[in-house]
Order: sequence, then structure tokens, then C-alpha cells
Amino acid sequence: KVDKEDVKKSIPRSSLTMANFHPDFDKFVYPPRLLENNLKIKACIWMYEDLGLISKFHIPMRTLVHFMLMVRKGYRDPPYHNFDHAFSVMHHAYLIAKNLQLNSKLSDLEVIALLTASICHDLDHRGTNNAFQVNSHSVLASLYSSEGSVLERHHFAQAMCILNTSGCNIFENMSRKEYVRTLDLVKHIILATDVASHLQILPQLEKIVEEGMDLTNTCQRELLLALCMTACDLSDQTKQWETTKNTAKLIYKEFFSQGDMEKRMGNNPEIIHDRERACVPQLQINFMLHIAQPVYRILAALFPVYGEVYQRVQLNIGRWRRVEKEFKSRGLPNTDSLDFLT
Ligand SMILES: Cc1nc2ccc(C(=O)N[C@]34C[C@H]5C[C@H](C[C@H](C5)C3)C4)cc2n2c(-c3ccccc3Cl)nnc12
Ligand SMILES: [Mg+2]
Ligand SMILES: [Zn+2]
Repeated sequence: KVDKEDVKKSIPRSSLTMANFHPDFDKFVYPPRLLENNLKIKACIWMYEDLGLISKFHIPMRTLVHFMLMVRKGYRDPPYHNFDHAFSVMHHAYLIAKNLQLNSKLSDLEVIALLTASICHDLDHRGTNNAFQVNSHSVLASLYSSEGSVLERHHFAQAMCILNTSGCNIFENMSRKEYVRTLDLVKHIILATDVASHLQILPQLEKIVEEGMDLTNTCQRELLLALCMTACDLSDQTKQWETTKNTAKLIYKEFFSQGDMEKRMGNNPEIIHDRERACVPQLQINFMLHIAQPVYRILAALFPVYGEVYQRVQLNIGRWRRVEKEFKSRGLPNTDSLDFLT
């Protein structure tokens, strides 16, 4: 007797509608950095499909494929701010949309804007931060420093270039009104990834937690989208220790390279960029306590199902505290020798 289940399992579920990247692919515990590179484009397309966005906005498959290939090409290869980071950020946006049932609280327009902003949010990142653009008088600074969020404005400009490339405009079948609104949302969400901007809206987010969220209010919907985007941008901190540890290695590799360049330019780098002065576990704990943890605490307060994500951030902070003690007890030199990270 051939069991029905066995027959179903034997059918190759290769069609897009039954993607099988991993049994936990749509769970908060899944670390997207584990997915092999040549499946990432297909996974990006699957995430739009699974959220019903391809049919809702009549996105031609060839357009979505061309768009994704152009986005991947639009990333450079610094240690951290590369396409792998963009993919992991988009994956967290997909998890939030799916597991927080955002489509019942936000419009499909807001969901597709969040997903698209996620994969585009660091386009053409050079591995140096906003302060470096200004101090080095980079071309980007000459373009955008008067308005602030120099890099983020460039990332959005790059996303617009891709959408304006023929055959790549995934929003082409939207009404004029929808199209304009979606681009405004993508811009708002990408600009929200400037941590300085996030810190400015933090008091308003705390207020929403105290007073309860009113999603009929457009400002509050846009604050929620900004919060979700920051949660996605920092989502490596919400995975198992291996991911958090590896991300620290990549981020500080990028930070210390910037510090080396600043020294060669005769400028004094921030401690966080100075391989001779930085104590990585301490800096990591500072970042998690003051920037990352509040993000996940607030999102978990607004959406209880997100509590498991907040718990994992807490676990990782505890792990870094243990590492910091180890670091100090061994009197390790403040080099960037993160290899000690067991
Ligand atoms: C692990 C980890 N550590 C991080 C430590 C520090 C900072 C950081 O920007 N600090 C600040 C500290 C003050 C106030 C503002 C503006 C500047 C001055 C610089 C923020 C980011 C960190 N970060 C990010 C990240 C998220 C968004 C953009 C860029 C990055 Cl790198 N993603 N992961 C991490
Ligand atoms: Mg960024
Ligand atoms: Zn980012």
C-alpha cells in the first residue's frame, strides 16, 4: 500500500509555488546566510511570490528576474555591506511580513515597499560610513551631505536607476497613484536605515508602545515600517551565536579598514574603527544594548509573536558578556584578532 504522503513527497516540488529551500525557511530561527549563493536570486523571487505580491501587482516574471539580477550586480564586495547582507535583510522583512501577518495590518503596497527597500537598502555601499564620506569629501558627500544620510540617499538613487532601466521596473503595472506612493515608501524606508535617523524616532516609537498603536494613522504606519526596516538591518543579531559572531568579524573587518584609511589620510578614527584601541566584545555589547535591543523589545511589545526574536537577542548579549570576561581575563591585546571567539 503506497501511502499518499509518500507519493506527495516523491513529486518534485521544483515549481516556484512549492519552493523547498529549507523546512525552517519561513521561521525566525532560520539564518538566511546559510542558503547557498546560487539559490539566493530564486529565493528573492519566491519571497515575493509567497507573499502574493507577484499576482497582486501583475509583476512579469522576466521583469522580476532582471530586477533581481541588476540589484545583485549593484552591490560591491566589502566584507559586510554586500549582497549577502542585503539578502539576509530582505529575508527578515519576509519573515516579519509573513509571521506578524503584516498584510492584515499594512497594505500590500507597504509590504512590497518594505521587501523591495530591504534588498536595495545598501546598494553600491563602499564599506565606509556617512562620517567618512563627509571627512573624505567623497563624491557622495558633495551630492548629499547638505541633507544628511549621505549613503542612504545614494542607495535609494541606485534603486531608482535600476527601476528606470528598461525591463527592470517591477512596479510598471501599478496605477500612477500606487507607483508614486510605493516609491515614496521605498525612499522613506531606505532613509530609515541611517541609525542616526532611527535614534531620532526612538522616543516616538516608545510613545506608540505606551499608548498603543493606531494603524489608521499614516504617520504611525510609516514609523512601524521604519522600525521593521531597522529590525531587518540588524537581524544578524537575532540568530544563533555563530551568525552573530561571524557578523562581528565581517563588520569589524570593514570598520578597521576604514580606520586604517582614516589614519593614512591623517584623520583620527573613532574608537570603533581603530584596530589598536577597539575592544570588540565591549563595542558589540554597547551596540546591542543601546541600538539593537530596544528595536526588538519595541517590536516584540507591539507583536507578541516576535517575542522569540527578542529572546535570542538577549541570549546573544549574554554570550558577548561571557566573551568580554574571557577577553579581559586573557588580557588579549586590542587587536582585531577575533579568532579567539570560540
Ligand atoms: C554589529 C553592528 N555594530 C554596529 C556598531 C555601530 C554602528 C553605528 O552605526 N553606530 C553609530 C553610533 C553613533 C550614532 C549613529 C551614527 C554614528 C554615531 C554611528 C550610529 C552600527 C553597527 N551595526 C550595523 C549597522 C546598521 C546600520 C548601518 C550601518 C551599520 Cl554598520 N549593523 N550591525 C552592526
Ligand atoms: Mg546602510
Ligand atoms: Zn544594511
